[in-house]
Amino acid sequence: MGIWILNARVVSAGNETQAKHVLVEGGLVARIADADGTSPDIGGHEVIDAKGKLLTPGLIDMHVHLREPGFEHKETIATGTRSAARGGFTTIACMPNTRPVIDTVETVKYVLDKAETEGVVRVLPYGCITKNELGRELTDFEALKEAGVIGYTDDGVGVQSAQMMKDAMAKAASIGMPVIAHCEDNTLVEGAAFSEGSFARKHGLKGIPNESEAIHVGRDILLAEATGVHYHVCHVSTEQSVRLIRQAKQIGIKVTAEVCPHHLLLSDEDIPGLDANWKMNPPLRTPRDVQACIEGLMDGTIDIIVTDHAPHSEEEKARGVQLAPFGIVGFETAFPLLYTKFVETGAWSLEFLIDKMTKLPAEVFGLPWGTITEGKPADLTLIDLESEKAVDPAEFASKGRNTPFTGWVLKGWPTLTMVEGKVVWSV
Ligand SMILES: NC(=O)N[C@@H](CC(=O)O)C(=O)O
Ligand SMILES: [Zn+2]
Ligand SMILES: [Zn+2]
Repeated sequence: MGIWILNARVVSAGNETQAKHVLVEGGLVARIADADGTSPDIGGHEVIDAKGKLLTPGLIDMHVHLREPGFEHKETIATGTRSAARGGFTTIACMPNTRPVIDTVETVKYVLDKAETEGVVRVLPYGCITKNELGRELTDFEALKEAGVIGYTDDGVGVQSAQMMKDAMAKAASIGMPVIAHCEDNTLVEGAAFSEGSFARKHGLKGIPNESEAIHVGRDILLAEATGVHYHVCHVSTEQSVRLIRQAKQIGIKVTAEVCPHHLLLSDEDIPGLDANWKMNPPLRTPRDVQACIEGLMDGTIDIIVTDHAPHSEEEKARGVQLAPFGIVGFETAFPLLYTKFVETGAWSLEFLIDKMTKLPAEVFGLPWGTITEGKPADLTLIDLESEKAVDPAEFASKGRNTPFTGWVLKGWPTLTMVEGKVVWSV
């Protein structure tokens, strides 16, 4: 028995949508029919009446932290995947900065097993570039690939040695795998919590300069050119990084990039005070950087949107801005934030936003999801574009409540998430 999703609206082009009935059967999209006021033959199938809500391909998030194993007080695969489902995500790629880090076949297997038994959405793990993310010795790339990782990254820290990064890229290129980089030169950061800008100046704090990110982006672009690897830049946040990536793409270097909602919506000038819910890495930069990230996304320099969902406990975030860990949660606010602030305002089309969170991440990483196509897996999300609701962290399925968006009144809330034909969450 399958499920008919009746009277959904599917984006056709720009802001245009078409009314469709979609039959899901055997985990696949079996039929997409025009909903011209008529009802299809339901047969013995179940029915979900979408009542005109938007039906999108399940959202894909290529940069998330599920914290398991080792930091289960922050998040688990069970809670993190439920949070993802509430945010409309059906496929998520988890970062390896767990404890132990994901640098062995055993840990990859552990994560995949947990995801299978306790998770509700598809989880794709990354493996570390270096053992323990210490930057000293490469992991066994072939073995990790064999175990099921989709790429290599030391997210959480930058790979400080250029030679180590070059070796990693050469190795990854030789087996057709991408290198995903958290770009940060430690010598330029040294303990700062916020970016170099008006907020840090006002509070007499040492700032994180833009170059700490962009120096790695520039270095790695040259190394990607030399090695031919697919190089993907994590959480781009500076004007300089956008410029370097734009130039690299122009001359045909295989570089792709991602940006987070918070770097598109907030600058350091918005930080209300010394509150660790506004502390994340990379930090909120200047309004000029925010503008550059938006332009980079719009002209295709930045390929995709990711959340960098980074839950931490309330106790950890209450340690004061200097000691609190970097990171904010992202799953359950991403789509409503971007829909309300960019699509409703007319800056972007609905198609543009959805592509950046579905089709394009799939294309960048060569994944088979991200579209609504007959015969393809039924990863689908229903979204209510009408109802307004304020962000309330108490409602999150995530263990993390660490968000700077509390109280923001938004539209575009997901109401149902389906993975391979199975409803994994609905309101
Ligand atoms: N983004 C963050 O502020 N924090 C991430 C690490 C990372 O993505 O670099 C985390 O693991 O908490
Ligand atoms: Zn990072
Ligand atoms: Zn991250």
